[in-house]
Amino acid sequence: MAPSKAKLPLIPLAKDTILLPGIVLRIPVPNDRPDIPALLSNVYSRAASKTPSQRLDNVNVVCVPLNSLLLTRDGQKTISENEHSPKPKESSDINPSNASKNDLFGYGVAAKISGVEGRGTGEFALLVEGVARVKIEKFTQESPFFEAEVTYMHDDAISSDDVAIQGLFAHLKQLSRHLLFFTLLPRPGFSPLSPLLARRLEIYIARRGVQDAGRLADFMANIVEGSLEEKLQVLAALDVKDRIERVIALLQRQVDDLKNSVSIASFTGPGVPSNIDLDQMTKLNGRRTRRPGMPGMPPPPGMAGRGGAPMDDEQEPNEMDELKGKLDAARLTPEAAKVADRELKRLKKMSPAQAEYQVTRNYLENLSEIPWSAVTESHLGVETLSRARKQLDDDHYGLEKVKKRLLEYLAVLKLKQSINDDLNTQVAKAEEEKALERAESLKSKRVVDKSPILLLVGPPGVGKTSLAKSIATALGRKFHRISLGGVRDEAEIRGHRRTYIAAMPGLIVNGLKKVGVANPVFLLDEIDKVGTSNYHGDPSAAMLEVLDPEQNHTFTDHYVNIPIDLSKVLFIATANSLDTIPPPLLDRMETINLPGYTTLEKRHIAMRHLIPKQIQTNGLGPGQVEFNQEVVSKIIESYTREAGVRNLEREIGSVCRAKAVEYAEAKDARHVEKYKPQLSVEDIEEILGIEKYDEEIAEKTSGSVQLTGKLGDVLKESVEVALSWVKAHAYELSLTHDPTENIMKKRSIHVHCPSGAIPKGEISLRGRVTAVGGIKEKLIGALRAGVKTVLLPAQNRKDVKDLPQEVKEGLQIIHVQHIWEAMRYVWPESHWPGEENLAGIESRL
Ligand SMILES: Nc1ncnc2c1ncn2[C@@H]1O[C@H](COP(=O)(O)OP(=O)(O)OP(=O)(O)O)[C@@H](O)[C@H]1O
Repeated sequence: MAPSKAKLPLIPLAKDTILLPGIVLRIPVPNDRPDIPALLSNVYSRAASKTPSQRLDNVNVVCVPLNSLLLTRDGQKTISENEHSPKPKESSDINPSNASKNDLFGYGVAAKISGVEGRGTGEFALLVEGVARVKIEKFTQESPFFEAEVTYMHDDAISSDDVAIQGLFAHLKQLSRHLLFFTLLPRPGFSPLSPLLARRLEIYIARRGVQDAGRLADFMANIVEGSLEEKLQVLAALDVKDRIERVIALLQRQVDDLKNSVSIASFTGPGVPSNIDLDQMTKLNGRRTRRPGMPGMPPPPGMAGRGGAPMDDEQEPNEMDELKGKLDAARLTPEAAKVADRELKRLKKMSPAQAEYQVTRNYLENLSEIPWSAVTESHLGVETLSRARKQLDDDHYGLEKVKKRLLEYLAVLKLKQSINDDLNTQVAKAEEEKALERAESLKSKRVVDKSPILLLVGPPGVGKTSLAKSIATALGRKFHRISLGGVRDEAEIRGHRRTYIAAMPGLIVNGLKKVGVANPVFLLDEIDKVGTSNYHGDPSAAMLEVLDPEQNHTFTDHYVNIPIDLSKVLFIATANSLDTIPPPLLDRMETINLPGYTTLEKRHIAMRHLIPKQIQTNGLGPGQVEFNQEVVSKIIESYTREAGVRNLEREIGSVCRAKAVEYAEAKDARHVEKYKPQLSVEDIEEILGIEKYDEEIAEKTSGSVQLTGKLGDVLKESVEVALSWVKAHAYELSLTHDPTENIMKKRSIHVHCPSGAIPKGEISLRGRVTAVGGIKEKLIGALRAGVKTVLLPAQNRKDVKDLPQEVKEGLQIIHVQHIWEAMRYVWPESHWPGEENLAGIESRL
């Protein structure tokens, strides 16, 4: 990629601080740093003078570390390593507020400002997210803040047959995992990493492919310990291989140190697992914290304890008891209890130094954490429906049809549960009376919940996730979101078999462990993005089993390998489109469409929900920023073009942050009275920059057929069908006088779908107009673009009655059955074949 240049403001970082791409850094802004407030107000006003494409995704500032006297500005050592010359004068008196341009390093990281914290108390802090490495070419200003011309330094693409880099990358990944593993262990003077964070980091590392090698190196360099000079050299390492090598050296050093400090010094090299189960380490961790007197650490999973620290025999029985106690408390199913007993017996016979010992114990710990029978007291009572109605209404504006369907669903659920409750009472009574046969027959009458899984379909940001959350709240159930986007490996859903070292349960069982109850609401997010059959198994087939009420009461995770009952879980799935969902999976679900919102609806949502939410999130108090309707409409129309309200919420957030900074500045300068909470349309232009959207006009190009904008494969096919029809009728359409001529020889067609449209719909090969989806979105778009008349397929008549009033009133809607009919409306003056000729024409096709 060609380097791109920009002129950007710089933030000198505090001494010994460095930011590399990939993480968020908190920069405290003490009162003696006037450069940052000055820079901020400039950033916001600069945004106004840029075109949307120049805004570089809100990349606003460059974070530059202070230089080290041991290095040149481009990272070369100033003194040779062998030279025992005295250390140059420490740069302790340089700090970011008095630094001159020569004190700054030659490379920095372009960052976007992702938040401002702690306003109102005088000092505040900036949150910046490192995005890309830049080289500082030339300073253009030093005061009131630094500004420089910079060049973006993109990593070169990595060739797939570059074996050297593949090897380095694998090593980098492995050491990264090891670092994580060891940072989970408690050490004197260090608090261990939070298990949740560790898990996220592990997933982050696992998902990097070799193309991300440079980014992973940067990311880990942010985390690993190292001197300022070492980190600066990583920042200056433009060559990916060089960078990885440097980071590997740092990681290796820290991992070795950590190994020694947790006294597992003896375990080294090839015995190290490629996948470390952080869950288990979390637990080991917890145990150690509770019993600090326990010497040494058991070897980690899969690591043979060749000379590893011996376990304290005295403690062993306690540990077994503890595990046994946990398993008892978990109220295992009879099947699980049998397995647990067997494994416990095996464990007792093993030496803790055996690799197998940890594997087995880990497994038993997992068994004890699965909620086999624990449930949240369900709120399915008399008042369930009214409470659910209120919850849905409180959290969401509009969406009447969707709410109605969700309530119906809950009503059915409630009905089934009350039948089962009655039966259960009778069963208990029969069992008490020892009438076992009657009990069995009553049991068989229990209603198995075969209600389909709800699938909320709609564009991003229309409220799918938040609807599901409201349902969970209304039912008083725990909520857990499982992100399926990009799941390619069946084992991610179903776990790894235990034969695989450091295996783990899959997403479903982990979700259950996390919520700790058997009846949560699971949101299966982006089910349309789950991969299909490949050499890592078939994740969509695994999902099928999860969602099938016939099978899911005996769901088997490969790791757990004992049937788990998922029938009490309320699954709600979401998808952006139905096109990519495998038909058998789609068949299991009942779709509820969430179409996009009209401008009016968005305004209501913003006023009632998004603005109060953003004001609170950004630490402002009520009355410190006031949006009026005109301002909100401006943001909707000029800065967002989307079916949902996600970007709208984001833009409102940006405005709140800008006002927060303004308020903080006014307060610092003791001019609070000059601060104006009311926003005007001009303020919006000032804060959000020039309008992102005016009109999207299709550009004229030459050539044959051009498809641009947001087009899926389905629409591409539709265009082809339409073109075939036109070609076949070129003569009747008077496009040519010669029926054999190729009409596309001298013509070009450009189909452009504006972003935010739902691409769907077509004519049949015979020219019959078929029904299309997304009528509401299409007509909202048409109204927004100032269209007066629309032609709709006759089969879509039913959709028109559900349209918002403002759309029905603003548009003349004409229904057509055949493309000829449509053309008569579009070009009324031309002479088209009459109805009587249609049959003849069609029969020629
Ligand atoms: N009708 C509505 N009323 C109030 N707030 C809404 C409404 N629709 C969406 N929102 C808000 O918009 C934001 C985005 O919604 P949400 O995250 O639920 O979208 P989503 O459809 O799940 O998107 P994605 O598919 O990208 O996950 C949330 O803050 C949500 O509360």
